[in-house]
Parts: sequence; structure tokens; C-alpha cells
Amino acid sequence: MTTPSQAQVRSSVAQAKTVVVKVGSSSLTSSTGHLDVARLNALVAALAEVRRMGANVVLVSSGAIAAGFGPLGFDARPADVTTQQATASVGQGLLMAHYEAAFGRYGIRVGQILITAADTIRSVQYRNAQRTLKRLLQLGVVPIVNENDALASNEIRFGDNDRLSALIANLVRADALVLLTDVDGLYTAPPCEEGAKRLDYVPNVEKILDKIRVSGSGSDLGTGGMVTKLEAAHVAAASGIPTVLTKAENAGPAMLGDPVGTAFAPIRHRGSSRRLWIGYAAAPRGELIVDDGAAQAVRGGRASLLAAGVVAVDREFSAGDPVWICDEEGNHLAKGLSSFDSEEIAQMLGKNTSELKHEFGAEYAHPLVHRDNLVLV
Ligand SMILES: Nc1ncnc2c1ncn2[C@@H]1O[C@H](COP(=O)(O)OP(=O)(O)O)[C@@H](O)[C@H]1O
Ligand SMILES: N[C@@H](CCC(=O)OP(=O)(O)O)C(=O)O
Repeated sequence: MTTPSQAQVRSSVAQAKTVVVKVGSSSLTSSTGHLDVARLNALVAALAEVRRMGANVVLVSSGAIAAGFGPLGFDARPADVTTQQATASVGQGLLMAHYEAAFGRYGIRVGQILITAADTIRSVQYRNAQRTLKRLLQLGVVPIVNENDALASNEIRFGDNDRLSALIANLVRADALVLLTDVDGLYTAPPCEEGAKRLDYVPNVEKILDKIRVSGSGSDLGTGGMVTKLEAAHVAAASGIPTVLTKAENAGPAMLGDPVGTAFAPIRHRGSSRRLWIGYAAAPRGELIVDDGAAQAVRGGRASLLAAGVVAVDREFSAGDPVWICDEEGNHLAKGLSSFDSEEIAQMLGKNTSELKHEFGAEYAHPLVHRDNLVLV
């Protein structure tokens, strides 16, 4: 596709029919880390204006931990994951109460969606999330999405909401993604470093990844820092969605197409795909090691992985879990969702479809990973 100009990207953001806005903890909190309701109200005012102009808004909001630790009597945001999860469970309701009150002043209803990465890589849950979000938007509701911190297990937790927001943008086929944070855009190096300069336009996010330096969060409040924001801009660009990254105070101007923050152009055509979630959200729980023939077929991008080409299975996992597909040298070729438990696969290795049917029954005469559930890396 031809690379659009910055003006074209800004104007497509301004004309977006559906926009996903992500706000980070650092933009909703005071210097002590507590939820700052005045900042939340200011954001809602900007979002209500965009709704008034006719656009659908999906808000991906962090802030549950920030809202929860004060009422629980902690002096600061807890550092251990289990306490963070418990704190988020207390804070999420309080956060939503503030959003309900704030949006209510503009006559706008909100709906809460809590998502875990693990839930949404499987097709049934993926379609459910898609259907519910679509219906909420049809009903004029602003869906407010957060990671389901209380349930997300440690190793598969997003932790930050940046990548989640890009996947949601893909899921709802948004026309724009707006990432709101505590810096006014992407800099050539962490902004605390001397000489770091803001980029106002990134025509191809893939081409700048090795030219700029990014680090994790600059505060104790946010989680992913610029690393995960760039990943989010990348996922969005690859789904054909433009992104604007800016500070929360610029939410209004950013959505109106003003040249604030950093604009990222889409790099591929639009498309919504659950396979994107498998690529970005799935944390593999095991490995399937394949022979040269199967490796070639998988690399070709259109084949399912058959048991006949699999030489070994590593670690324990269940049917439906994400796994790595590796060649015999240990290189990762693809991620996919396994159709069988690791124990079953151990019996199926190297067998062709008719052998599987004959030995174990017709329900075993299927690929170990169907091509619809397989993503090259
Ligand atoms: N190259 C960079 N450009 C801009 N910000 C950067 C860069 N590298 C690291 N950062 C840091 O990323 C931080 C924003 O991420 P984070 O604290 O996780 O915020 P949020 O809570 O909004 O997700 C900034 O405050 C900044 O210190
Ligand atoms: N789900 C967590 C978000 C964690 C977090 O800080 O995310 P972010 O601000 O996006 O780096 C919460 O609501 O507190």
C-alpha cells in the first residue's frame, strides 16, 4: 500500500467512525499514585465531545490498581502481583463508579468489559467479545475495557493495557487508536535523556524500531512504558489502523486531527483477525518439534500441522492451549493453538491420518494445529 502523508493520517483519525482510546495509569493518577478524579473527568469531557460529534468510542482504561490501593489502606501501589490483582478487584468497581458518574453528566451510558489474554484467543470467546462490543456500540454505550487483573494468571498477563488496546482496535475494526500517556509522544530516546527529540510522524513503524531507543515505564505508576506502546502501534499499523500517541491532556485535539503527539500510519490494509490475537496475546505453554518437511509446510503459511511431521512434544499442555512450533534446531517457526493434550500428542507423533483413525478413532484424524489457529513468527 502507498504510504499516506501525515495530514492524511491525521484526517483519517479525525473522521474515524469508531475510535479506541487507551488511557494509562500514569495519566489518571496524582503524583502519589492515587486515582485523580479531576484528570478522569477531563478525559471524559474530551471523549463525550467525540461521541457528540457522532463517533463510537471504546475506552481501554487502566487505573484499577490506582483506585484500589488507597481504600485498602496501602501507602503506595503494591509491588507483588497477587496483591496487585486483589487491589485491582477492589479498584475496578470504584474506577467504574467514577466513569459512570462522569459520562452520566453527558447522558452517556458505560459498560464494563474485563478481558484476559487467555480468554480471547479461542474462537468462541473471541466472537463473543466481538459481538458484545459491537452491540454495546449499536446501543450508544461507551464500553470501558480493562484487563481482568483478578483472573489473569501471572505468566499470561498483559500487565499493561497497550497491546490489549491494539487488539481491541482490531477486534472492533476501529478506524483509529489513540494512546494516551504522560509524555507528549514518541521520542528518539527516553525523554529524560538529553537530546531526545519527539517524532511527530512515523510513516512505517517497522522501519523505526531499530533507530530509536525506548525503555519501560518512566514512573512507578505505569507498567509497560514505551516498549509496549510501540508494540501496540505496530499491531494497529499491521491491522490497517492509524495510531496517535500523546499525553492525556491532548486527547481532544488528537481526536480532532490536530498535529499533537506522534501519528503512526497504517502499514497494511484493514482486516480483523483472531490470528493476530494468537500472535500477540498467546503465551505458549509447550512446544511441538517438527521435521524438515513439516517445517517447510508451516513456513509456507497455509498448511495445518499434521502429526505425521511432528517428531517430539515438549512440556505439558491441554487441548486449546497455545504452543510453539519449532524446527529440530529449536528455531521458533510459528505459534498455534493445539487441538490435543500433550499426552495425546505423545501417542500420535509421526502417524499419518489413516493410522490415527485406525488406532485411536476418527476424532484423532485431525491436524495437531489447524491452519486457522496458526500464526508465523
Ligand atoms: N523513546 C521514548 N519516548 C517516549 N517515552 C518513553 C521512551 N522510552 C521510554 N519512555 C517512557 O514511557 C513512559 C510512558 O509509559 P508508562 O509509564 O507505562 O505510561 P502509561 O501508564 O500511560 O502506560 C514515559 O513516561 C517515558 O518515561
Ligand atoms: N489493569 C491495570 C493496568 C496496569 C497498568 O498500569 O497499565 P498501564 O498504565 O497501561 O501501563 C489496572 O487497571 O490498574
